Amino acid sequence: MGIPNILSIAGTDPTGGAGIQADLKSFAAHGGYGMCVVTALVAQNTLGVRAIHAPPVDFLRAQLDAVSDDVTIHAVKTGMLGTVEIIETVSQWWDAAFEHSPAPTLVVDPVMVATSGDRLLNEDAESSLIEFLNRADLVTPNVPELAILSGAEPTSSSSELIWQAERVADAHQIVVLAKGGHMSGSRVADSLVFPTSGGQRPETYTVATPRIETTSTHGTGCSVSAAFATLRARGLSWHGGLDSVKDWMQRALEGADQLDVGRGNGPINHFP
Ligand SMILES: Nc1ncnc2c1ncn2[C@@H]1O[C@H](COP(=O)(O)OP(=O)(O)OP(=O)(O)O)[C@@H](O)[C@H]1O
Ligand SMILES: Cc1ncc(CO)c(N)n1
Repeated sequence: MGIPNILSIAGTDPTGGAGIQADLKSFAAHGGYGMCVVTALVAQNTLGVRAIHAPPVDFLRAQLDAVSDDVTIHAVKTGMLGTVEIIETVSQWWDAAFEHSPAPTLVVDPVMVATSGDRLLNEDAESSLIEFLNRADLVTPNVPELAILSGAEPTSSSSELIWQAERVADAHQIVVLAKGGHMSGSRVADSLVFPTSGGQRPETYTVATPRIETTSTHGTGCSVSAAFATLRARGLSWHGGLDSVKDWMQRALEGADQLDVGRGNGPINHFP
């Protein structure tokens, strides 16, 4: 295969650091052809979210159909889904579009709260998002998101974090990337936790990198899940994917000081 077609279904960030804009840069940085369907227009910057405007769900469906009626999609990454109606629309599209053809790789970034603390998913949509996970290959929660998906409390213990990820992996038969950005310590560890199959669970794979002292962490989560979707579509293994993503993220965080974007949590440098 040549360059794979990767679709982001997510919200926008007009300052370019998170959401769809970050996804498109991350797809390009990892060798994918980026496409996007907008779930919500978000008036936000590096300081916070000001307003959210979601198109009618019929229009969301029209965007999704426009892509899948014409283009072979090799991987999908979902980000901000926002409401029950949006999640149901994406689910119905997915089931119809891939009823008679093999479904693409699906990476779900369970976006709930922005780095600034603003909510991006209605509380009443959490159970719909959990149901949506049954279609996914990979889910990429941070610490608070993993707690909600596993029905537990946010943890500061790495063994508890793995246990929560195991619960989610087994409940949906998917791979979980438990991200450690919100944990303390001099290193940041991300772990791939696999579902039990045939009574056995493949060994958890963890990559830890030195924690970088920076406030430029806006959109790191979006960018990691978009990177993973692209690398899987390009045929990398799970382990190879995590090695590659962590190495790139480290350089993207270090390279952020070449940028001068905003007065809050700035973006990473997608092309370090
Ligand atoms: N200070 C840091 N130094 C090195 N790597 C980091 C740092 N902070 C986050 N990361 C990496 O960035 C990625 C995102 O991790 P995190 O747990 O912060 O996700 P998130 O909360 O979803 O991100 P976002 O800030 O976009 O919401 C992970 O791969 C993590 O290892
Ligand atoms: C649209 C959007 N998606 C995700 C995040 C999380 O970083 C954000 N700030 N905005």
